[in-house]
Amino acid sequence: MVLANSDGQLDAQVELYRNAFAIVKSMALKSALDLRIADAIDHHGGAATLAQLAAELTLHPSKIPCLHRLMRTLAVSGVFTVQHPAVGAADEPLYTLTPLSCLLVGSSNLVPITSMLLHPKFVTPFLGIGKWFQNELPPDQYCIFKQTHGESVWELASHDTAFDALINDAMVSDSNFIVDIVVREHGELFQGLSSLVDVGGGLGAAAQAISKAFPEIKCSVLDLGHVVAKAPGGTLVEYVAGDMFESIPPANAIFLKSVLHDWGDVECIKILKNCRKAISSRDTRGKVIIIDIVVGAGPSNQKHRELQALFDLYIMFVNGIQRDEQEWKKVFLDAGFSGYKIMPVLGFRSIIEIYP
Ligand SMILES: C[S@@+](CC[C@H](N)C(=O)[O-])C[C@H]1O[C@@H](n2cnc3c(N)ncnc32)[C@H](O)[C@@H]1O
Ligand SMILES: O=C1c2ccc(O)cc2O[C@@H](O)[C@@H]1c1ccc(O)cc1
Repeated sequence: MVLANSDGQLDAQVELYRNAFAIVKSMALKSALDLRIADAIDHHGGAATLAQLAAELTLHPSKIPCLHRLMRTLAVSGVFTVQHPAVGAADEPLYTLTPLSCLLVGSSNLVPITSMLLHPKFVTPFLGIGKWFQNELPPDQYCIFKQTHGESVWELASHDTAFDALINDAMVSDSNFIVDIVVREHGELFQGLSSLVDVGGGLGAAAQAISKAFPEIKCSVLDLGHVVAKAPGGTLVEYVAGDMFESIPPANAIFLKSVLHDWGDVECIKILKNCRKAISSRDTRGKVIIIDIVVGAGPSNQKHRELQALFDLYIMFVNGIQRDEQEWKKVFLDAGFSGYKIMPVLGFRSIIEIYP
């Protein structure tokens, strides 16, 4: 007879190992990106056997017998599905795309942002979180990225061209994905605007999508000199090199996507005070549009709550923070804004409008 107590212990061990092996699951996903397995399945019309995948992926012949182990892991993780033939049939199992792996194929895919999240430069700092908690230096002087790499993410990006490109291209893919949804489904945000500045807008993917959907809005991007220097030419978007902590060009609206969550309250208040000046220097009172996480907002299921918590721990690599509504409200009021509206319509992220 099996004792209830050891049943509980054995179930607990399964949970313990599932959490510990989460890194193996992440690395299986990384290998799927590196090998472009989703593209290979897509090339085969959305369904491929192991033999077809092996031929398409240019694997070393000695490794082909191991491919089914990777594909089985990716299938139990929900990256692909596997359809087994009926018992006795001669056919081989077929691997097909899932909604998740559909995001890894096509022109506007999420491969660059996912590859950044799984890049060694971003993964290794998390091996030292425990050590970071014991270090005497305060967070604003000592973040987990600096603990591992000896300099902050911004310092490394300013002199390492390949690392800078990894970040900028990753953020372009994230912006293409989410801003496409914003202009398609929440276009009312931009109605009546004649100018917009995307502050910390990187290579300008968001500004370009907004400019394309609303050609009457004069869109600009403000970012650091070394980023703006790599911006694409030949678009209607104007690129301005500058520092958001110093000043922000005047406009009807300021757009801030994935910027404020990188900074502590003191820095956010400085940025937002400059935004307030920028939208108040015209006849009409403008607004600030923010795309970021509001912890606790959006679908209240376990998966969304877990992702918001994980993202909050993850963003510690830059000393950033994911804020709940009360934390955002304090920052907005301290920066001199009088009102705000949270729209939890972007999955784990929200759109926030703030008004002077
Ligand atoms: C995480 S990225 C977000 C990029 C873009 N908003 C997006 O979501 O795709 C943060 C951006 O802030 C820019 N940035 C950092 N410090 C800045 C500063 N002092 N002034 C202007 N931009 C800055 C970075 O260069 C980078 O492009
Ligand atoms: O890593 C970052 C990230 C990842 C995924 C996403 O959907 C949004 C994100 O926002 C960025 O702010 C964040 C980040 C990336 C690079 C960097 O130098 C600082 C922060």
